Amino acid sequence: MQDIIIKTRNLNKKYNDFYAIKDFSFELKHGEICGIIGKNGAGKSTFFKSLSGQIFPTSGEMEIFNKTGKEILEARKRIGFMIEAPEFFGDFTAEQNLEYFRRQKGIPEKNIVSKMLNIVELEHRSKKKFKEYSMGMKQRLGLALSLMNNPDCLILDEPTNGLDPEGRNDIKRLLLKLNRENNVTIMISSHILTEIEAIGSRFVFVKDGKIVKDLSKEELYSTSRKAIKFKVDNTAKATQVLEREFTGIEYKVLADSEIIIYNLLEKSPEINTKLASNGILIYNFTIEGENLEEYFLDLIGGKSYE
Ligand SMILES: Nc1ncnc2c1ncn2[C@@H]1O[C@H](COP(=O)(O)OP(=O)(O)OP(=O)(O)O)[C@@H](O)[C@H]1O
Repeated sequence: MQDIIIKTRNLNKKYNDFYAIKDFSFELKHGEICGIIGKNGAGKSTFFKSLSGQIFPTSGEMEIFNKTGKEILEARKRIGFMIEAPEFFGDFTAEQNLEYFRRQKGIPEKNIVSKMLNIVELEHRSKKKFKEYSMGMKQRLGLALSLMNNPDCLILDEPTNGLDPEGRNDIKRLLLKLNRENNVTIMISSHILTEIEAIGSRFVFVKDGKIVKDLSKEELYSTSRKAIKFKVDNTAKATQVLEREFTGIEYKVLADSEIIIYNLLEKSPEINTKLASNGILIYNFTIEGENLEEYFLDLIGGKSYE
């Protein structure tokens, strides 16, 4: 059986009559990289802050490493949290900042600072002042701080926010390395879905404070909707043929003369033949699953096809 790192049952956080999270029942299993996906205000940070102890849930149950009640305080130390941008000192170097937090956290091992800077690949920039750091370097230093306790689990709220593609890739690579080589379980929230798709093993979709879907990567790919996609030489003519020949067809014309058909998958050979027999040139006729971004937009953007 897989170890459960975090377990919540009907967790609620209410502000007056408003539920920031409602009936959150969730399990984080050892070894996972779990993506928490939701729009602004969906409740991701509220959930993370409830786990970190920054806020108190209104009701519900919570277990961390199988501990409840007061024992949670100790169990929490096995988790590295990065929830809001850490308050580093601008005039301190990376090394001085981490040294400050090492003392504050009472970590006796002095070389932990250089070890952490190494992991997040800031060792060559460790003498530079924090205020002179790029956004990506600041995020990496934040990650170094959350790793200082040698945690078994990392909980990161939008760690790639505001980063350029290179910075996002750096964080992604680091997280994968920590997960694979150091066995660190990771829970991460982000708006950048395609990134979670690349590294996540499980996806939890949150809408208006509720978990609306919780599924593994395999389940995601097998349940997400399939569609027919191809490119034509003449979209106007192609759509005329499609509408005339296939009643009830659901399609969209994409950029670059591509057409995507969301239903009638079983008729794909006929569609292909009909278009060709009407003199339309077809390129790259494929059947493909939606990626996570499309799935997410359908799920929380109002459309539903379950
Ligand atoms: N202290 C508070 N008082 C009242 N409402 C709050 C408070 N904190 C959060 N909320 C509300 O709870 C809801 C969930 O907020 P939360 O910060 O968890 O969302 P989020 O999914 O993390 O969004 P974002 O991606 O923007 O951080 C929002 O509607 C927010 O306005």
